[in-house]
Amino acid sequence: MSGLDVRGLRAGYGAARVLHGVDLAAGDNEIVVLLGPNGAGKTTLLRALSGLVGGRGAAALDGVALLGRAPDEIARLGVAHVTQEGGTFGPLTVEENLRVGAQARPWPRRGVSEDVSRVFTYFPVLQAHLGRPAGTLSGGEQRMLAIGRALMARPRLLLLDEPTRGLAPQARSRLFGTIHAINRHEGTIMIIVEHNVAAALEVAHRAYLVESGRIADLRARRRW
Ligand SMILES: Nc1ncnc2c1ncn2[C@@H]1O[C@H](COP(=O)(O)OP(=O)(O)OP(=O)(O)O)[C@@H](O)[C@H]1O
Repeated sequence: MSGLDVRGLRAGYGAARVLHGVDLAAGDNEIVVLLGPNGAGKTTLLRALSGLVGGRGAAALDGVALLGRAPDEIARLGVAHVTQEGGTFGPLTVEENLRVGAQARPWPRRGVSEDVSRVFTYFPVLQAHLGRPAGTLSGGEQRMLAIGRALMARPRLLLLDEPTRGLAPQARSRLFGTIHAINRHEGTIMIIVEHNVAAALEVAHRAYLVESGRIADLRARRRW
């Protein structure tokens, strides 16, 4: 099957079980939004998909199993994860951060400069700050850089954990507009954790509600 297919995913931290059998699907080029209260397990779900926490059950991207692999191996299978912390390298410049992002793909040396330019078409403000250390950018700019860096890996699946957290409404809708454009032009499947329901549903092809480690397909619910 092409796309992401998750069945009966269980994950947690040590003895603490957080996800209790999650089923989720993301078709080709789809944006999937995860909604739900604090502590529901949304971040843990993304972590399980990128290998940052161990998971049981099944998760496959384009038919290739993800669970049980190390994070770097999952990255090379085309999964990029932008965590809430972002993960940009503060002392490195904007351009250096982007070039580091290319290391996560199988042929890092090909087309790197073209890809840097491509990231700048989505986030022009980054081009304006090309030579600046990432640590001197604003919070919103660092968020854009983190997404840009993830794009450098040419991911098939991009996991975005609260990309608009802390942004003013205007900046939030601009970033969602850019995320939508990336999805349209790159064909990247996206799973986005978001607390602003209205903003999320504007870009989502599918939406799930995560509650206490269980999941409900909101689109299916609406049909009922
Ligand atoms: N590293 C960890 N060690 C132990 N427990 C953790 C760890 N990270 C998260 N948890 C717990 O797992 C549960 C789910 O957390 P998670 O961060 O996945 O929720 P979330 O839905 O993303 O919440 P939020 O919307 O607040 O970010 C919570 O009870 C949390 O305290």
